[in-house]
Amino acid sequence: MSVVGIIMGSKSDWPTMEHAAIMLDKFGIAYETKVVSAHRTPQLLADYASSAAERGIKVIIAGAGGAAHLPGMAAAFTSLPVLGVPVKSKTLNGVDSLLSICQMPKGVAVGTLAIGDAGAANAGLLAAQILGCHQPEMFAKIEAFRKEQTETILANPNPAE
Ligand SMILES: Nc1c(C(=O)O)ncn1[C@@H]1O[C@H](COP(=O)(O)O)[C@@H](O)[C@H]1O
Repeated sequence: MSVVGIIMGSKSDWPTMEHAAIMLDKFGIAYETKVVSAHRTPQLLADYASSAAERGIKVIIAGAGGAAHLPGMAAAFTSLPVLGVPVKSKTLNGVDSLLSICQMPKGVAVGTLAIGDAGAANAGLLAAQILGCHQPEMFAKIEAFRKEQTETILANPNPAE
């Protein structure tokens, strides 16, 4: 059963949002992926976000570009944690997406990640960390991932090599 929902405003966001899925795969976390748009499919978004908790979803990762209202609107329809990924837009390099996602009004929260692939990967990581708060096995996997990352860097700290 999926515990993370990865949604995005358009199929064109997948090359970015795929990085969230890749990170969840690393931790063996079951997720679902879906194109849902606050602008283009508003009723689908309302239905998706308002039913997510009862379907067993624990965290929603929402990526969108430009006028990126998807994460905020998803958060408006559910009390689950929503992680917002600003997709890099062609015209404004994702600064528009970033500002659209992070400037939420007090009382409705979206955890905003960085623009683009790294932000999507970190959304997957943060989702794993949220789940890990209540799952000792997941917590241990995250600790092992971080340890390995540190050791890889320390094993070859010379940038010219
Ligand atoms: N920002 C949103 C929303 C939304 O926020 O609901 N729906 C689609 N979009 C964004 O429009 C961009 C261009 O979409 P197309 O490539 O389909 O034209 C995408 O980055 C998408 O996330």
